[in-house]
Amino acid sequence: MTSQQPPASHYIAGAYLDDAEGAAIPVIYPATGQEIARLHAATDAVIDKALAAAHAAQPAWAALSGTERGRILRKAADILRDRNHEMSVLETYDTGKPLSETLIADATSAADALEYFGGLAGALTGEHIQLPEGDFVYTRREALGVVLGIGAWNYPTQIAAWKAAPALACGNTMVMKPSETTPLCTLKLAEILTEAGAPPGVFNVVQGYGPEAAKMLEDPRIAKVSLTGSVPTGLKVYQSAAAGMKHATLELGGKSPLVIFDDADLDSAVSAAINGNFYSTGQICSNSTRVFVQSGIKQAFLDRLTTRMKDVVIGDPLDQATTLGPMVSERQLSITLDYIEKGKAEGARLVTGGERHEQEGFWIAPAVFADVADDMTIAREEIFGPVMSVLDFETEDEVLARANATQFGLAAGVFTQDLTRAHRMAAGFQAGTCYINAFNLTPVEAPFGGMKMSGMGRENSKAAIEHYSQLKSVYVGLNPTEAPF
Ligand SMILES: NC(=O)c1ccc[n+]([C@@H]2O[C@H](COP(=O)([O-])OP(=O)(O)OC[C@H]3O[C@@H](n4cnc5c(N)ncnc54)[C@H](O)[C@@H]3O)[C@@H](O)[C@H]2O)c1
Repeated sequence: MTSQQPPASHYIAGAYLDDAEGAAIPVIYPATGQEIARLHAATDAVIDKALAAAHAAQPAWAALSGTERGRILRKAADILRDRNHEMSVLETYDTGKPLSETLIADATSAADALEYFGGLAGALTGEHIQLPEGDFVYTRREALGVVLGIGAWNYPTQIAAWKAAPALACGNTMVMKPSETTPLCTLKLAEILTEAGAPPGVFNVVQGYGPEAAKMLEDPRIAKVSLTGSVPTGLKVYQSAAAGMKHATLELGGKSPLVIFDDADLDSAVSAAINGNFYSTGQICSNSTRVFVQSGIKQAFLDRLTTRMKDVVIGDPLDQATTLGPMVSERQLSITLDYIEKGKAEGARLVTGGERHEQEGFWIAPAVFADVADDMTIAREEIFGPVMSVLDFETEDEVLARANATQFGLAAGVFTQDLTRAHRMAAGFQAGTCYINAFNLTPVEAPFGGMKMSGMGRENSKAAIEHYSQLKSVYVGLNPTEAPF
């Protein structure tokens, strides 16, 4: 086992910084359970250094033209693409996701975000509003200040870049706290931004657990927080942000429906259900973990699905032929196994998979439950593991109501050949991202984010600019000022 030990735990003001006094953060390779690096959570002194560096760097960064900031982001995108293989191997060690995924979905997605927002940076403008008698107002789109990013463990490189790219494009600086489960790749992103020309302090990485993130959020030098994580963490972060009147983007969990009508292209629908439940070993927030299948094709769907499931290649994540890796941690595996037991106990029918592989690491066979009812725990709660629930339905009105009967609202999908019905369903879904005859694609050009308890704010697309900047109105008077007395 090769060590993946970085030069130090934190990256502050353009350089690595170590401080071994903080609590240990062991980094475990999920495929073997072996420790591949050991980092340390930030002490108060490290946190202060990071916040001071980001705060000091912000005015000069915001004073550059958008084109100048954008050039640095686009250069970072090019370096990331050049190092895609190296970054993907590290992401595989960090997360356990197979190289066949990380090569196409992690550093590449991060590079897309840096390229997109790098391109947009020079085009950010205010507007001119004409008033009577020659007076006018112009608006300035200004940075917020220092943004705190807090990441989940499933897509560490992507999450860091999806937050940093719009934040930096708008003239903010950033302190990013990656998930304690997958802390390695964000450090590489920081190195690359420095290499691309980002001045010291513009992008900093601080390692830690929840308390370190919470402490930073309370600091008055933080103007905005952008969290990717679970609903319970989102609630705490939102409360803390509110106490300081700080801006917040919250990308939280889901229990997204995928609705498959009798007239759907069956193979495409099965592919969407597989991607929407088993990609990244089921550890994706927008996964379609409730698959509603119209009764006329239920058996055909299950037959096709179970046949296709036999083609899964579970094995060494670093072998590019592997299509399903381990779960990220012992804890996440045991949460998933508990849900599978609950599914069985509450009467769902386990069609395939669900058993732990008795070997080193955190391996599980992907599970499909059929005959799932809406009130079963596996149909209501986010599992964040490779567990698909298949539910039957009869009519469009019925399935739409059931699809929306959840506290979550992250994503939703429909498969049908009837385009009128498809658009009716998309309009009716209570979800931030909807799909027609597709699922779980997240191009940087499209807004991404949740409704209801799945969060607020949007990442990616031009919409993200609204969430990483603020507008100032400047009234310009061209006439003598009058007063009543
Ligand atoms: N909507 C999205 O874009 C998206 C993407 C990926 C994952 N997720 C969600 O993330 C969850 C899985 O990730 P996780 O287990 O790492 O989530 P988590 O909520 O346990 O942790 C997320 C981050 O929050 C930090 N944190 C924990 N307590 C905190 C506190 N009190 N204050 C501030 N920060 C705190 C953690 O250290 C971690 O960095 C799932 O619910 C999943 O749906 C959402």
